[in-house]
Amino acid sequence: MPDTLRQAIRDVVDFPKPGIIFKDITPILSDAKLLRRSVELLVDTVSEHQIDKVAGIDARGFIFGAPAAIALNAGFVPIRKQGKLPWETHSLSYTLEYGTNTIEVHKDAIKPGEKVLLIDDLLATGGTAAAAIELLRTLGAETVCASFLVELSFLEGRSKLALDNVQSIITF
Ligand SMILES: O=P(O)(O)OC[C@H]1O[C@H](OP(=O)(O)OP(=O)(O)O)[C@H](O)[C@@H]1O
Ligand SMILES: Nc1ncnc2[nH]cnc12
Repeated sequence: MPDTLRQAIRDVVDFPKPGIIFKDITPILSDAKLLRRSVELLVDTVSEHQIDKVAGIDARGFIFGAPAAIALNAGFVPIRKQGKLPWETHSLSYTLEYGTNTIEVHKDAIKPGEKVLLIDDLLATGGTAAAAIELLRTLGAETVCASFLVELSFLEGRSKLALDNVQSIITF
């Protein structure tokens, strides 16, 4: 199945900037079987008993994070782009493959010591996920695993994540 998923991903050249080959996952999202299997494979990267909360990164991480949380009997925590969360937040700026950004999390989203699975659709340079893990650390959360549908291994993003358990379903 990971091969079928890989074949469904579409390369879009020079998006959103010249020189970037964008991995478009929308063909997976629009196929019922591929979407379901993607979530199942992400859920399989951890055991249900390990996880109190799934944290998903705005925006594509929400697509996989929320159904994974339901499957794991865990809560869901949105890590959002700046200015979207209404209550008190911690925030952090970071660099990603094609720019810079700031992400935020609600200060009361996770209790100290809770075990968290971080989910996003794609790991590229690792800037986004590293910032998310740092935000979760600020809350006192224990990020037990970071799981991605796609990893662009040539960008060596996993070396930026101070985590033993980094999983990806499809690697380019
Ligand atoms: O490993 P990095 O180089 O940091 O890149 C990975 C991030 O880039 C994409 O998000 P993007 O900021 O484009 O937001 P989107 O989900 O709203 O499209 C992707 O969904 C990851 O979150
Ligand atoms: N090449 C890429 N394709 C899709 N999403 C990305 N996020 C960062 N780099 C990306």
